[in-house]
Amino acid sequence: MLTLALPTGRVQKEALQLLASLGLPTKRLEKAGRSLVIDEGTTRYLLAKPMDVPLYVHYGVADLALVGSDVLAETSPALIELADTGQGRCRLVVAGPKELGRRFWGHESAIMGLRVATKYPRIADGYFAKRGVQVRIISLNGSIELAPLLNLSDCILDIVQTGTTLEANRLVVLDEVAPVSLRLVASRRSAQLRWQEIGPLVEKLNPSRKEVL
Ligand SMILES: Nc1ncnc2c1ncn2[C@@H]1O[C@H](COP(=O)(O)OP(=O)(O)OP(=O)(O)O)[C@@H](O)[C@H]1O
Ligand SMILES: O=P(O)(O)OC[C@H]1O[C@H](OP(=O)(O)OP(=O)(O)O)[C@H](O)[C@@H]1O
Repeated sequence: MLTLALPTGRVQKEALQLLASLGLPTKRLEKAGRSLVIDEGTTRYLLAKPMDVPLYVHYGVADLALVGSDVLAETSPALIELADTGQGRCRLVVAGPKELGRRFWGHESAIMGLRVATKYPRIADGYFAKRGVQVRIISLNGSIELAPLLNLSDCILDIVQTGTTLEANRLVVLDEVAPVSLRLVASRRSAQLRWQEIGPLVEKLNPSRKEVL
């Protein structure tokens, strides 16, 4: 049985459509309800929180996973990225009040100690370290846009898709950090042991990749 870990939440539907387009069974998955393990004959799906998805592959309970590149960048698991599915597209950005723009792009010393609210502390730390700036990271689990509104932070590092949330909270994009999309990943062990089953899926997503690295 091939086991795939999938993220719950907003990309679940796109992930399901993608699996169906790859020819994998999704009949029971479509009606999963509150079930977290769904068996579809030779395929088993595990439904997990997006940030936890890489863990299931890392610990060997799942052979494969669909996971956002934002999550991979934040959690840095030792997994093989087999394909960019092109789904779940959004962007990681630094955003803040428009007035911060001049200071943000001014001399580095002007943003030393900046307070950055985010669900992605490692990515935020890396982004500012690259600019040679030490900042104060405020780790939140959601509704990140609240932080600058309440003066809990100066800016945020978060995901933007349509821009509606930023606009509704009077924030603007200050810098692009990275584009995000849903990736197909596997552990090295699974990719080697189960390549007969995994290979055809990878070829469908990425016809130029025929062998496991
Ligand atoms: N507009 C978007 N906003 C947030 N995440 C998006 C968006 N578009 C695609 N994604 C992908 O979906 C994943 C997050 O999904 P979701 O927002 O449901 O997770 P979550 O907020 O961690 O979970 P929960 O809502 O259950 O707390 C991201 O890791 C990203 O890869
Ligand atoms: O650009 P938009 O299309 O408005 O989407 C971006 C918003 O979506 C995400 O939040 P989500 O809905 O996942 O809720 P959260 O704040 O609980 O993470 C993200 O953190 C932004 O707040």
